[in-house]
Parts: sequence; structure tokens; C-alpha cells
Amino acid sequence: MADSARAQKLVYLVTGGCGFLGEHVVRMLLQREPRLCELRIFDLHLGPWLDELKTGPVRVTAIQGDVTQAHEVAAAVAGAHVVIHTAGLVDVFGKASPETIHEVNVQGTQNVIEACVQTGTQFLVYTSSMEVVGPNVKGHPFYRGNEDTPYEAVHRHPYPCSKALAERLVLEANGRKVRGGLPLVTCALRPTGIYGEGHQIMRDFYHQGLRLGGRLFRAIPASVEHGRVYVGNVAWMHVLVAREEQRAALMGGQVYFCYDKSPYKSYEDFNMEFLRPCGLRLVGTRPLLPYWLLVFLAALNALLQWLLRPLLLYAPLLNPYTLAVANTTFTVSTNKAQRHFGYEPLFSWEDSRTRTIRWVQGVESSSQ
Ligand SMILES: NC(=O)C1=CN([C@@H]2O[C@H](COP(=O)(O)OP(=O)(O)OC[C@H]3O[C@@H](n4cnc5c(N)ncnc54)[C@H](O)[C@@H]3O)[C@@H](O)[C@H]2O)C=CC1
Ligand SMILES: CC(C)[C@@H](O)CC[C@@H](C)[C@H]1CC[C@H]2[C@@H]3[C@H](O)CC4=CC(=O)CC[C@]4(C)[C@H]3CC[C@]12C
Repeated sequence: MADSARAQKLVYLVTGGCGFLGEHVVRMLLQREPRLCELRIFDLHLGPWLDELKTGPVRVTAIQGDVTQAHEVAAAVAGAHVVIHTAGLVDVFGKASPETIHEVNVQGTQNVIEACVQTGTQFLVYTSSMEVVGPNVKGHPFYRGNEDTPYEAVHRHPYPCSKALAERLVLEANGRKVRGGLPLVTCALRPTGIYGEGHQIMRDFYHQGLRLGGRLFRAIPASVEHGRVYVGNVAWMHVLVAREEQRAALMGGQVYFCYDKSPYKSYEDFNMEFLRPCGLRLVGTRPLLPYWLLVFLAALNALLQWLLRPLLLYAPLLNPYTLAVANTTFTVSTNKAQRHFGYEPLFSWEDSRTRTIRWVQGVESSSQ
């Protein structure tokens, strides 16, 4: 970033800034980015909590907009020094059509890239996903892999396909000349399963357990490890990488897994780190149902979703895709973000766990 920009106060834009991750990125920028003079928050759905942010020294501009609308994106990007693009349809439950997922995640990302080029924004950070890599359609495990681990990243589901295509667009855009002649610097961050305050799926598990008399029933073997990372550490990595993107030669066009000290556990056992202190228990030391029966139930859920779609949206947690993903080991072990831009987790595992437990405990009182 030119010296003049570093001396100046900077304008950041966060797309999807009212989402689960986006809100944490917004709050982290306000707390830990001293060069910020304006923070633009672009989202299809603006949250009421934004109003509380407008009393500080940084100018906070809430922009209600749609990333699929190129002109809305260009207007929001114009004048920004850094764009952090988290907006997306995170749907593996069949709520949105494949076309809509593609339109938001791929075309929306293309619109962000073109807006950077047309308006002269030089730094773009894209929130990608572990799903760009795997688990793949063959169910191959990815055991404590890193950004360079060979893996057959073949997908059929609309969500991972859209994230992989969007990531490729972002990385290929690195080095394009933006308005004013400077090169666009892009990079992509790949979180594993994010958890923490505001995680809707964790809330769903909690409510499911309350409905079942304080019990959840094991469906996945404890031996299947699934990578998880605390939302505050993911947000911190976004802030850091944006701060250091002027190291274009090293970081431009790079991908980084998001990681911290969260333990390697099965998806369900990991969730119980937070749900057990909230009074739930996981029944069974091994899956209570045989895998073939889970496959049948998942397929039945998919059939019911299709049959009921004209009447209502039926989107349970268990479907053929979520079952396959949950049943496939996918964990990362890397320090590339530390080597390239000095990332160290801001929140310890203990702190991440405590914060998440407190949030889950608040979920019950807030829903009463
Ligand atoms: N939740 C997770 O475990 C992981 C999420 N990610 C990625 O992180 C990013 C954020 O994910 P979450 O915070 O979990 O999702 P989220 O659904 O909570 O947040 C996404 C935000 O994008 C906004 N949005 C959706 N469509 C839009 C559109 N057309 N125009 C403008 N805004 C739009 C939504 O209103 C929402 O505020 C996504 O790109 C996702 O692919 C990556 C890895 C794991
Ligand atoms: C019903 C049981 C089989 C239960 O264990 C299903 C859990 C299932 C809902 C989750 C298991 C793995 C999760 C995904 C994983 O964390 C990777 C992801 C990355 C993203 O970019 C978005 C979210 C997700 C697809 C995540 C979604 C929920 C799971 C499939």
C-alpha cells in the first residue's frame, strides 16, 4: 500500500458485514484497526445492532445492497482502500436453488472484483472455505493437511462448487491493473467449520437437544475428526491479512487456511464442549444407528424436502450431503498465515470455549 495510504486514514468495506462472521470482522476492525477512518458495511439484511457502532470515532456507513447487483457493489466499493468480501449463501441444507447459490457466491464475487478494478481499490480479501478443498465426492479424508497437501478437490454440491469457482476468480484477479494503474492484490482465507457467538447451527443443535429432553444422539463415530476454528480468530486473521496485503509479492494470489488451537474432535463431540455445560448430553459412545440407516434417513429427508417444497421449506440438519461431510475426516495443521503475515490466534481455546458457552447459555434466555 502506498505510503500516502498508510499515512492517511483508510476506508474499509466489509460485504456480508451483518452475518455470523461478518459481524465479528466489523467489530474486530473497529477495535483493532487504528488506521480506519470509515467502515462500510454492505449486506442484503442490515442488523439493528449497527446503530450502536455509529457513536465511535470511526465513521460507520451501513449500506443495504445485493452483491448480485454490479452497480450496487460498485457504488459501495468506490473509494475503499480494502474490501473484505464475506457475503455469501452458506447453504448445504437445500434452502436455496443451485442457481441462486451460484449467482450470489460466484457472480457476486465477480461483481466485487470488477468493482475493485473499475474504482481503483487495491486490496481484496475473500472469505473462501475449507469446502473448496474437501471433503470431496469420494469421501477421501484430509488428515491435518495444509495449503500444499495434494488432494483431489472434486465436488458436486452447489455450495462447494460455488466457493471453489469464486476463490479461483479472486486468485486469478491478483495483479490486474486497477483504475489508477496499480496492481490489485488479492488473497483467500479458508476457514474450517467456524464456531462461536452467533453460530446458527450450534443454536439449532441446542434447541434440538432441548426438544429431546436434554439429549442428542450420536450419529457420527468419535474417530472422525472435523476441523473447527473460533469466529474471533477467523475475524482476526481477516484484519491481519488486510493490514499486511501490501506485501503483495508474498501474499498476492495466496490462500490461507484459518486455524487456531481448537481441539481435533468429531463434529458432534466438539459441539458438546459447549452444549454439555448447558445441560445437554450426547447419548452413545458409538453411533446409535447403523450407517446404512442414516443414509436412508438422509435420503428420506431429501425426498421430503422435494415433495414439500411447493408447500413449505423442510430443511433438516441431516441430508445426504451433511451426513457425508460429517462422516469424513477433514482437519488442517498449518502455520502459513503465521509465516506470511505473523498471524497468531487472538483467542485461546479456553477463551473461545468460554465465550461460546456464555453465548449458548444466553440463547435459551433470549428465546424464552
Ligand atoms: N460458517 C462457517 O462455518 C463457514 C463460513 N465460511 C464462509 O464465510 C462467509 C460468511 O459465512 P457466515 O457468516 O457463516 O454466513 P452468514 O449467512 O451468517 O453471513 C452471510 C452474510 O452475507 C449476506 N448476504 C447473503 N447474500 C447476499 C447478497 N446477495 N448480497 C449481500 N449480502 C448477502 C447475508 O445477509 C449474511 O449477512 C461465507 O462466505 C462462507 O462461505 C467459510 C467457512 C466456514
Ligand atoms: C445430522 C448429523 C449427521 C450431524 O452431525 C450433521 C452435522 C452437519 C450439519 C455439519 C457437519 C460438518 C458441517 C460443515 C463443515 O463445518 C464445513 C462447512 C464449511 C462452510 O463453508 C459452511 C458450513 C459447512 C458446510 C458446515 C455445515 C454444517 C455441517 C455439514
